[in-house]
Amino acid sequence: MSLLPTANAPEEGVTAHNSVMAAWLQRGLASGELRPADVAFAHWIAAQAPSAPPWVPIAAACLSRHVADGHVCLPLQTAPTAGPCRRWLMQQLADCPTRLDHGDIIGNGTNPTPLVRDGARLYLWRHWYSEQAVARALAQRLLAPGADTDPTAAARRLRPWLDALFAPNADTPAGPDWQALAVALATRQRLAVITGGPGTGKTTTVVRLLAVLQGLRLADGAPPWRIGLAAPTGKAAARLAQSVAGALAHLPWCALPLPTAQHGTLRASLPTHATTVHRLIGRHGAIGRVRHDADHPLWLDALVIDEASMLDLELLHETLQALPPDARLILLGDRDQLASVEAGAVMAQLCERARSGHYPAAVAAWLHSATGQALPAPFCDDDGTALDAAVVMLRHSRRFGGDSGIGQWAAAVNDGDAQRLVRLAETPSPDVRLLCPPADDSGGGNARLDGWDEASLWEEVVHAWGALLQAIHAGPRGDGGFDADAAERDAWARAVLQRHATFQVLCALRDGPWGVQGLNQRVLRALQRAGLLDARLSSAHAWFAGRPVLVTRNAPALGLMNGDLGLVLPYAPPGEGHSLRWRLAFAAPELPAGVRWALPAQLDGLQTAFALTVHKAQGSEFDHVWLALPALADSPLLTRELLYTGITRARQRLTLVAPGGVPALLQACTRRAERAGGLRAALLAAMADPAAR
Ligand SMILES: Nc1ncnc2c1ncn2[C@@H]1O[C@H](COP(=O)(O)OP(=O)(O)OP(=O)(O)O)[C@@H](O)[C@H]1O
Repeated sequence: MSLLPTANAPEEGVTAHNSVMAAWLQRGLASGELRPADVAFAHWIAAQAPSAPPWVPIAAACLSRHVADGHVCLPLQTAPTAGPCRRWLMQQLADCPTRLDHGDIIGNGTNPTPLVRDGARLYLWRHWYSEQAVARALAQRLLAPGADTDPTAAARRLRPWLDALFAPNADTPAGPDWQALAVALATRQRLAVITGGPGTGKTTTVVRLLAVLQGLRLADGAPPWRIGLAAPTGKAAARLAQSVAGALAHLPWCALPLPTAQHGTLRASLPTHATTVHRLIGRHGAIGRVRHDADHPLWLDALVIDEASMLDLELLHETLQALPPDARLILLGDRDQLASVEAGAVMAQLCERARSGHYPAAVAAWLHSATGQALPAPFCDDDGTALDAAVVMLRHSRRFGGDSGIGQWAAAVNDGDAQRLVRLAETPSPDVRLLCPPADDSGGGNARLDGWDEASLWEEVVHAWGALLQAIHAGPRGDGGFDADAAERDAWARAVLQRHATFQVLCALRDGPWGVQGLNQRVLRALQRAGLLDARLSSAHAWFAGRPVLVTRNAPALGLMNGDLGLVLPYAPPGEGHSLRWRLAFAAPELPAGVRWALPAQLDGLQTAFALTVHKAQGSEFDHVWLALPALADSPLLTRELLYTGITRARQRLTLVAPGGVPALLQACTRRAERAGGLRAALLAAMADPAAR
């Protein structure tokens, strides 16, 4: 079927427009710049406004493509890397973007139209609407009266809490204690954004912040706040609950300026349970109503969202609608990580100026009185905004010391510092191993390619899986049988799941020899060659003891979420002799047994997970990460953010597999995954609007 529209419009001009449009859409399709869905959208737009000039539907097609890549809008400026279709569009609009404004199709947001032009940005209506609504809701939180009503009194009350919680010790880094500054700043208004790399103390800081907020309420004789903890994925929520429990255990309770008799009340007022943002607001599935909205708000006074870099614009919009306007919102995350799967880059936009602070002098002076710390001049800026004063970047990683190879690799990738990366690649490090197989090694077997020994590539993978598979094959009683009682089976499953969670193969792509598909198959072969798996298994997708599986669809009835990792384990039903069945086991620290069991037939869309994409692993960490980059150095998916996110999934050891060598790595570091969006601009505009006050 031809994608070209039939030129049956009555006027000649319209026919000419149609053929120009069709030619450019065809060109966009042929060059791969556009997808069939983008072209179909352009035709739909053209059908709504038959007399519109061709750049209107072409702009719609380019926007549709942009949104599919995670952007919130299409910037109407020339982009050096744009394809021919977009370049032509930009030429048409160069002098005058208003040439796009066309009646009921492209409006300015006053009335609903399919597309909205806002200055030099073109939006789908729903994204423009969400962005504006998020900006207004955040602006109201930033401008609501807070500590600035009586800053001196607020600072005086805070000081003993901060002195107790952040008493200097041998571990305290030189320079400003950003954690203490973050707590102080977050008490000032109803929005706080705390960003920082792995192990910089985001969870520790937020737990201390909540302790201060609740402690001050207790001291006032006010009822404690209802506080919610959430994260964009189930995995991240489980990790948040775990980290919060750890941070609570380390609170210096005895030093707090609160009578000992009130410690129990304070402790009980601090949240320990975390959920997903979807579950919190009552969204099940992508379409349909949510349980909580402005008319049915959440019963919360404060909400903490961890891993906020994975939060997309529309989910944040729904969350802000469900959150009462006077409730606090505290966002935690690493602004340098990959953004959400859906459109938006909320954390990156809010934290754009985080590194250099930009705290106005009055805020710096207040911080001095509240924390006793003088902010160094480079972080002060009299033109700083209320948004700047709500954002803090934590800078000292307690997970990666100065000599940590993982920490150094992560920092060099994040800075895009090619020279430092080359130095690191040449310098052996106890916790980072760099393997550079030939770029054209597609995994033929035991081959030696250009002196490269395939077996050495899989050494660590085989070692990690060897220990795990042995524990699985030994069975619950260690005798190779699987007819144990429930308690023995649970204990065995817990132990093997714990071991499984320590090592993970990650990759950038789904397809290709270095993607999930290829690596799943290659790990299977490596384990078969090592005699650890049955040589007759032809596919990693077959059922076998120890098959790692990834849940790809939520199964709320089973308590399983998209992204959960489990293992296939053998099970001998009582009284059925030696006949074995398969059961799926998932770690569930929240259950007394610590494990959640499911039948294979209960779960749709399971995938084998010897390898996972970095996207899927975001929000999880592993002791040892084996991270494979694609051979195709110019794969546009391989970006600095992806590499940084992959590297920082490793807690103790990192194996970096760079087919083709260091140049591929360097190329990835120069490519940014920046997303177009106007949230920051919309927020600054909303703050300047007196109606927001
Ligand atoms: N001020 C502090 N004093 C002592 N130990 C700290 C401090 N802040 C953080 N830590 C320790 O550093 C480790 C990492 O802290 P935390 O889990 O809060 O960081 P995070 O940024 O939330 O980490 P992640 O990247 O895993 O999300 C923890 O073991 C924590 O106890």
